[in-house]
Amino acid sequence: MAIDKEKIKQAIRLFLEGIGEDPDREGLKETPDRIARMWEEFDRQREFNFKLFEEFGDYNEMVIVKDIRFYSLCEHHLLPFFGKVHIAYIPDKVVCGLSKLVRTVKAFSLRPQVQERLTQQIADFLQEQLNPKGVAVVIEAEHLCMSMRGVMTPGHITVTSALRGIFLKDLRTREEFLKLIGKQGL
Ligand SMILES: Nc1nc2c(ncn2[C@@H]2O[C@H](COP(=O)(O)OP(=O)(O)OP(=O)(O)O)[C@@H](O)[C@H]2O)c(=O)[nH]1
Ligand SMILES: [Zn+2]
Repeated sequence: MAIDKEKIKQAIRLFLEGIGEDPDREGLKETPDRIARMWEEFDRQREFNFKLFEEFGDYNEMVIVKDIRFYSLCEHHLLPFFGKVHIAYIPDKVVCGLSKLVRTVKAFSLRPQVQERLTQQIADFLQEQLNPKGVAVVIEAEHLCMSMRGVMTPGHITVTSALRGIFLKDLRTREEFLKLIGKQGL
């Protein structure tokens, strides 16, 4: 996805006019450029190299990174939805650096999204990169499009999950994951 800063700037200027603002007033005159730079920054944050380590090949227990804070934008209103991602996988001969799990979250969240797709994309990407025995992803989020407008339900939490491999097939593995992230009985 290439970022076209000029298009973003034109669109934001037009948008500001559309909501009855003067895009040339002091506080707003740099806003189109700021927003274009912000998307350029999102674009940079999405890029990374997924590196594998084989030297921990004998570790075949569950790896969990929980409470990964994330921010995304709902594709319907372009308002933020944000919360926590919990990721687990059971390696099969290779592991990745823990930060790569967080970078995976950023890679898929910094774009117009829906929570379900974000959850699945993280799980599928990790399954593909690590080829592990299984992957589990749970996301808990508040959607500002439901909090500050529309149904106006601040504080709600939407929970989504994507299970792959052994997490799907084996109830005990799934329960261990839920217990370790503190979501047993979910
Ligand atoms: N499934 C899903 N829905 C989402 C997500 N983010 C926002 N939505 C919903 O997307 C829907 C868009 O519905 P529309 O009826 O087209 O839009 P709207 O008229 O602005 O909807 P209201 O929010 O009910 O006023 C809303 O129900 C939102 O709550 C998401 O991540 N997943
Ligand atoms: Zn929305």
